[in-house]
Amino acid sequence: MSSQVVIALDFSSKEEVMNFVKKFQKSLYVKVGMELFYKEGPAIIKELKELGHQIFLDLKLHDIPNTVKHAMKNIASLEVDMVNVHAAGGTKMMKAALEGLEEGTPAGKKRPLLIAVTQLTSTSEEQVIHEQGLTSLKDSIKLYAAITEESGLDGVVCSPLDVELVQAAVEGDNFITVTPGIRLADNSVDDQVRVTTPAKARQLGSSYIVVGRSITKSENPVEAYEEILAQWEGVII
Ligand SMILES: O=c1ccn([C@@H]2O[C@H](COP(=O)(O)O)[C@@H](O)[C@H]2O)c(=O)[nH]1
Repeated sequence: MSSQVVIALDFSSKEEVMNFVKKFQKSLYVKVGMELFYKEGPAIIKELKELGHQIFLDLKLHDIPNTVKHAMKNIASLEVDMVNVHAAGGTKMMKAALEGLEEGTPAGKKRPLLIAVTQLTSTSEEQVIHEQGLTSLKDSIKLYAAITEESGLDGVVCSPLDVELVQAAVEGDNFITVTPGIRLADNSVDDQVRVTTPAKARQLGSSYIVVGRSITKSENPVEAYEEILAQWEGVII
């Protein structure tokens, strides 16, 4: 079974990434986001795949349906394991993303999981009300989860603190929750707002956790990863 602990490779060059991943003597599930992809492009995906790592390509597409469909068709050719859009793009856009991904997936290959961001883990209740003009953070997450399922996607990105809310808002039993906003108890929260520990995320029912700085900025990234894995697997509570 693949790892459910995804390491966010928020680095700005291939050199930094390669120095980082070579510290680990095993295949990882890694996340390539905008910072790295906009610098290194599809070549970094190819290199990480050749090293045997699974990849969540986190580009959070949000545009008109036609543009997203064709972008997803191109993304599918990279043969990553997971990709995403913003649920705020709406059902037409999400359905178009899925169509593009299905059309672009090479014959005989597995389509990447397609998930949608509900509310970013850096978003506060106050921001949802005053800057997005919505009634509440929880209501918007419930609505975004429901329309993501209705659009045929595999799951959502949300805070671990929202997992129970998401599962109550959807009908299927296999709807996945991919949850950033993970910190060890003594870590700085940085720009995140809705955070918790790996152990608590597991308890709340996250399908996958996404962890960046708690590992990448640690003095000993391998040790930090192993501690997070142990918490996730219930070895340390
Ligand atoms: O709501 C979201 C969606 C994506 N992210 C991404 O996850 C990592 C988290 O990094 P940390 O260093 O562990 O805070 C980062 O790449 C974000 O782009 C998110 O945090 N929240």
